[in-house]
Amino acid sequence: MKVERKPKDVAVLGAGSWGTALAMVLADNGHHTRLWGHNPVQIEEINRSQTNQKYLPNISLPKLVIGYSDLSEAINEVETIILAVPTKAIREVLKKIVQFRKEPLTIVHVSKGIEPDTLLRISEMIEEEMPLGLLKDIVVLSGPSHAEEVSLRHPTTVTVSAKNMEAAEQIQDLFINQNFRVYTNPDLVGVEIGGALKNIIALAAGISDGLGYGDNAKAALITRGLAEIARLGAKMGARPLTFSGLTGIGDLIVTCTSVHSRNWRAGNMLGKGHNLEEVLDKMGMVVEGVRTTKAAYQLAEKYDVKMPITTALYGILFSGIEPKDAVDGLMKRRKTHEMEDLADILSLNSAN
Ligand SMILES: NC(=O)C1=CN([C@@H]2O[C@H](COP(=O)(O)OP(=O)(O)OC[C@H]3O[C@@H](n4cnc5c(N)ncnc54)[C@H](OP(=O)(O)O)[C@@H]3O)[C@@H](O)[C@H]2O)C=CC1
Ligand SMILES: O=C(CO)COP(=O)(O)O
Repeated sequence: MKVERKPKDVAVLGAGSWGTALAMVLADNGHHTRLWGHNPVQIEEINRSQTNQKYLPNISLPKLVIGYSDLSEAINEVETIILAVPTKAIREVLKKIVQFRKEPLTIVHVSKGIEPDTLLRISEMIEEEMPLGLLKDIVVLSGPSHAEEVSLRHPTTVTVSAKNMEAAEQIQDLFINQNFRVYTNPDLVGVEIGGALKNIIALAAGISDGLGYGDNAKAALITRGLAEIARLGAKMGARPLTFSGLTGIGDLIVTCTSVHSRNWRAGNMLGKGHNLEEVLDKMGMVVEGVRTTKAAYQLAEKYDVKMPITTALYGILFSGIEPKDAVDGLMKRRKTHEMEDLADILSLNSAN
């Protein structure tokens, strides 16, 4: 892969699994990578041992990855920030950036969520928090990409999107290498919605596996899950075709079938009879799908879109419905035509 690039200083905010794996990709590309985390003890360990044992055990970090526990130092004079914290921490970190930063910068967000109640996508949260003069561009990077495999430099593909496609292409160049192939797609809404909503279906697939149901049930969840994601996405302004790409079906496949998926693993424990509190406690890592289920349930009401899997999962997570009863409920829905909404979806955004 021949990409002309000048080494840059780049800040990655969030020293969890994904922030650390992406910092490795940037360092492999020759960039001086400042990995900021809010826990000084963990950052000290990263710099002492050149590993992040809590999130990517036994993986050696390239020398160009340096840990920072001081946010103002980490973002000083960088043009680009990679925001890699869970959705619920995004506003807090943005508020700190605004406090310390005076010159405009590009923010690349890599988180997969939607904010409950405000129902904002992450790029919209960034627009809300950042004063105009501080923001050059917002880019999203998403797709089927477990940190564990990226950190082993296994072949991975992702997509970047932005309102300004020149900015998306610059971020494509920043990350792309022979192990990490980056595509572009101008459909910012579709890319963000696909990445966030697949976590709901992954929780459901984990529950199904935990109940002991087999591959038929999982294939049904993936395909019918995609249908309801596309139905909602189209109403929100996404291009339907995006959901057949990496950030749609691609991420659904990986998250619903991989043992690395935190959402699948959390669902699996729920299906085996553990309660939500116990499951989240045991995971010790972010399970974005839980909050996103609440947001998607609210979005389905707002846009008047049928989302039976999301609704069933909402019942399990927040209303005490037994997983087996939720599955029975899905199977006993009124009979229908598989493609009944396809015409709507295709006509809605064909002009986009
Ligand atoms: N892991 C993956 O393979 C992928 C993850 N993503 C997405 O990336 C985002 C981050 O996920 P991931 O890295 O996996 O999550 P992890 O749970 O692995 O790590 C989260 C990191 O964020 C830190 N954090 C939590 N709250 C705050 C805060 N208020 N301020 C600063 N730092 C904070 C955590 O610190 P502490 O250790 O102190 O809790 C931890 O370092 C999620 O939206 C996820 O969906 C996307 C693609 C792949
Ligand atoms: O988004 C991911 C892979 O593309 C990570 O999914 P999990 O958060 O379920 O591990």
